[in-house]
Amino acid sequence: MSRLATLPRRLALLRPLRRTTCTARSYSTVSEQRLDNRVKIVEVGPRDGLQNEKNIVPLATKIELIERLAKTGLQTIEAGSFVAPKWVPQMANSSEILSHILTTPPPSPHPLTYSFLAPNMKGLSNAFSILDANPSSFSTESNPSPSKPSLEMAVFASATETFSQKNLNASIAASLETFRAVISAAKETPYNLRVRGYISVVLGCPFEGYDVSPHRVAEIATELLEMGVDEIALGDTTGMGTAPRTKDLLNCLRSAGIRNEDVAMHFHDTYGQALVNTAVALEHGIRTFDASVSGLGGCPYSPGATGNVATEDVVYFMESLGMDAGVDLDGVAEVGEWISKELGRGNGSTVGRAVLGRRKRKQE
Ligand SMILES: CC(C)(COP(=O)([O-])OP(=O)([O-])OC[C@H]1O[C@@H](n2cnc3c(N)ncnc32)[C@H](O)[C@@H]1OP(=O)([O-])[O-])[C@@H](O)C(=O)NCCC(=O)NCCSC(=O)C[C@@](C)(O)CC(=O)[O-]
Repeated sequence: MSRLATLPRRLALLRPLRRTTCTARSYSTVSEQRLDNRVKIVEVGPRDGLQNEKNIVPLATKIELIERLAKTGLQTIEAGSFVAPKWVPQMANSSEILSHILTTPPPSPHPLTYSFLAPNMKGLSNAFSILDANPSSFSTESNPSPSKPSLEMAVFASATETFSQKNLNASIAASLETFRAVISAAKETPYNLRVRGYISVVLGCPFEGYDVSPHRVAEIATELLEMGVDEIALGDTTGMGTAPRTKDLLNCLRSAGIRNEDVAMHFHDTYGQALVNTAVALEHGIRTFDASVSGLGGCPYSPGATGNVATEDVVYFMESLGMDAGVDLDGVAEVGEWISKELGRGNGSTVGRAVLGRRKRKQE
């Protein structure tokens, strides 16, 4: 029997972790709550996964990737990034991707949400120009329609000053002021868009090391929530997060009054800790997790960081715990193999390789 399969349903083994320096206001473990077995996986492969690829991926391949992913049951897909092309050339055709999404029939019968990064008003205006050209082709809070895609914009702050300068050419405070305008404009009528607020390097910084204050992360998260973001995505950009430090961070956020339902975890698997940290976050009560098909990715501003935790690995892990991600594991494994071949690289998902290997053996 695999080690995963022997994990107790309610993750009781993870209980004895180092205590946080913050005083938790109202801590109760998952085993004390009624376990909600639904989890949401945010597929970030088409954006975070591809942004670091050296060779420009053809637009048709990006669109095919998004559509194949949507057909596996994934309902939230990060599809592009309205950033300066001279900084991240791979994302330069995000306008075309958004335009395609709004002008073609949805690839899946499920309601779909597509997310795009926008670090400033210039990026948001570029997105708005596509929306203005297709005003009735997306679902809004004031005009909801399950047959039309919903859209989300994402701003991205950093937990350390050095990473903020490298990633955004701005201090944390200056970037937050820019985001205030972006968040408010995105939420205004007629767009009424959902907004996600990333915080990068929350568990380790490529420039400042492990010295990232969970209190500072809680302060930035609080500020973003007060500005109106619908969700905070905590980015372990470097994959330096460990189980105890993940626990400390989440306890600190809870002490600051931040609700689990407003938090998503965004783990990279550089040190192989992503699923352990995912288990800690599940135990804490988090139910939204970012992942990238085939473990694609890396961050252009985090030298040496490898990809996001693979979607296939997260889906398999959730299934082994009796959690429901609503994603077809075989289907997503096929997409992982397909995109790996398209990019001329090995499949980065251990589960994807195992699922496809097992299927091949059965066919022989
Ligand atoms: C924020 C800026 C633009 C500031 O960059 P800057 O150079 O300081 O900006 P600027 O205002 O001086 O503008 C410079 C040029 O860029 C243009 N420009 C300015 N803004 C835009 C825009 N939005 N779209 C298109 N063009 C833009 C602007 O018009 C101008 O053009 P020029 O006059 O030279 O021809 C830049 O730093 C940038 O684009 N950075 C992008 C960083 C990035 O994309 N990082 C990766 C995403 S974050 C991430 O991956 C982490 C995450 C989210 O996954 C979570 C995790 O794992 O931690």
